[in-house]
Amino acid sequence: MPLTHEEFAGLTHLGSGKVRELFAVGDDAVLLVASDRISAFDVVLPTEIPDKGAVLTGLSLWWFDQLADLVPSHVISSNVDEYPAELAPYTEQLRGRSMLCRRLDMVLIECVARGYLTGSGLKDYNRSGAVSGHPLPEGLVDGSKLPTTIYTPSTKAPIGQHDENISRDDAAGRVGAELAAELERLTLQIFGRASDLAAERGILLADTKFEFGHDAEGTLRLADEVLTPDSSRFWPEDTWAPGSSQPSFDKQFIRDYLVSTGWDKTEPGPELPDDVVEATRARYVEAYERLTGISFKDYLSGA
Ligand SMILES: CCOC(=O)Cn1cc(-c2ncnc(N)c2C#N)cn1
Repeated sequence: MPLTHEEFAGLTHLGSGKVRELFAVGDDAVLLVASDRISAFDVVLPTEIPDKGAVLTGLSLWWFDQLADLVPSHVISSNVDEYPAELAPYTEQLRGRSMLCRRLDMVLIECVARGYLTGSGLKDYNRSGAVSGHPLPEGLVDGSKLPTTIYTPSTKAPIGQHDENISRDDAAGRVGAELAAELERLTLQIFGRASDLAAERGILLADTKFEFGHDAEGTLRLADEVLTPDSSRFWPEDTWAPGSSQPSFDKQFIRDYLVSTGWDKTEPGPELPDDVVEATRARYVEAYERLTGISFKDYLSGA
């Protein structure tokens, strides 16, 4: 099984996601590290995808820049050569795949925007004709474009569990009406900007999840990773066909391979053959280059 955070044994570990690690740096900063691990069907696979962590970090950094006129981010720096001295022993392990960020008081709501119907939203719709309280027209199917983008907040579930969709009123009850309204406004505004930009590049942004937090001055900042294929569903526009599960921009080769093995989707997943690893790496690099217009080689050499 690929390493989780043992390779950073000397750092103060704050938390892990399926494929990412969070460390404390001093009292007022955190380090977000993206690994090359990949999950499929909610299982972290034993084979890593080279450069996946760097692609997703590079994408987040690019999106934070694109969105800076709408909302400040939590990023302090991604230049490992300027990181605090305590990180020096890990410089090369962190290069290109890490972000030094302000330590925020996180808002305990996952801010989800949906432009298309799929996943838990589709289940909600098939059961009730609505998604998180948003009534929708009849006759929608998996992959349908929604009449308007909808905001469907959820609670932050512990790792390995699914976030629970909550109503906008419930969100207001948890964080206060004013902040809940600001989270919704920002989420929809950012999603609109990002989905337009992605669509211009032939990529449909079906849905995404944002996390926010307050800094020491009380400023609300966009946090975590943003608008990556791990935090969002990216679909190639040229294969979009509502009515069945849409091909994932980045994970379809892996999903097809895993289904072909008859794997029962329980831990541990099977190792991936080299051709699937290489094709998946190429898709991540393609996503980075199509969205940013920057060559991934240039990103890595500038990191
Ligand atoms: C690595 C797994 O993902 C998480 O742990 C999500 N998470 C992030 C924080 C956070 N906490 C304080 N300051 C921040 N800037 C952040 C951020 N981002 C907490 N959980």
